[in-house]
Amino acid sequence: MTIRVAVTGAAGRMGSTVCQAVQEADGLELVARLDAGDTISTETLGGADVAVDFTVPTVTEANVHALIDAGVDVVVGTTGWNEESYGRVREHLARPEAAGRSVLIAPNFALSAVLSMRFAALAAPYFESVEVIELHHPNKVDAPSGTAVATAQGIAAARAAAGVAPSPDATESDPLGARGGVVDGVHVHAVRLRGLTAHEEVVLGNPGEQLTLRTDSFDRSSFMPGVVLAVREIGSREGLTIGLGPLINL
Ligand SMILES: NC(=O)C1=CN([C@@H]2O[C@H](COP(=O)(O)OP(=O)(O)OC[C@H]3O[C@@H](n4cnc5c(N)ncnc54)[C@H](OP(=O)(O)O)[C@@H]3O)[C@@H](O)[C@H]2O)C=CC1
Ligand SMILES: O=C(O)C1=N[C@H](C(=O)O)C[C@H](O)C1
Repeated sequence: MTIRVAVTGAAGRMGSTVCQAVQEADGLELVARLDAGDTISTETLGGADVAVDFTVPTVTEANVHALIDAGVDVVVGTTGWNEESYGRVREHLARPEAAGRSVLIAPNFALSAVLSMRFAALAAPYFESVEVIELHHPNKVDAPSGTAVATAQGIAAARAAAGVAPSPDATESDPLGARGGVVDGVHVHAVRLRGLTAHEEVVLGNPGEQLTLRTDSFDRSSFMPGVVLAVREIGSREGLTIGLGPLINL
């Protein structure tokens, strides 16, 4: 059976790459391309079964609610989500009129990044110190990256579960914020550099040793197998799924 796909943010860097990937994928048909200024409705979605959203953090939640109301399952790669906005989607999906609808929201669809997040959570309790450094193209509008936030949250949860102390840090003065942002007690640093696409390092330190986990998306094609998998699988899932991990047994 063919899965009909609409893309919101279709003119963007990711959206246009997703449109091409959908057109090239067996069993998927691209039926609608929506971008800024377009209304989301059953008519504009062109009979889609699934919508894929790669827009901007300020609009993605409103898009998801409108897409659920329009009767499609939704795969979201846009960043900017948090526990409160996840909760509002769960509440929407629990309403009778949304019965059967599913949403998957993933901060990163690249296999290397999904594995790196998992490896970081596994390693985090074994090291005294851990910090996250994300590096992206300078056109990115949000910092830190959604992937870095999710990585830090996973690290923090693993360390809390294992009863590990906070990373040692004697810093007393940091007027410029040089120690970066802090997500659940984990320091996160953001680099914006022409020539980069999407990269992340997790550095973990013990006396006399360091483990570095690095993931590099050199090209947006790296995200496409994960997006296509999510489009194929979303119809058989219920409610809200967060991350690609559950689809690949991670
Ligand atoms: N999960 C993952 O694996 C990945 C996630 N991302 C995330 O995806 C998002 C998009 O990134 P990227 O493609 O680089 O960004 P772009 O800015 O290139 O694309 C965003 C597109 O969305 C459009 N847009 C803005 N508002 C709306 C709206 N209300 N409805 C529909 N379209 C709208 C923009 O139009 P206009 O420019 O006219 O405003 C633009 O065409 C970001 O949050 C990024 O972090 C990126 C890569 C991988
Ligand atoms: O904006 C990007 O490019 C990316 N955004 C996502 C994020 O913020 O984590 C995923 C990937 O890092 C590329």
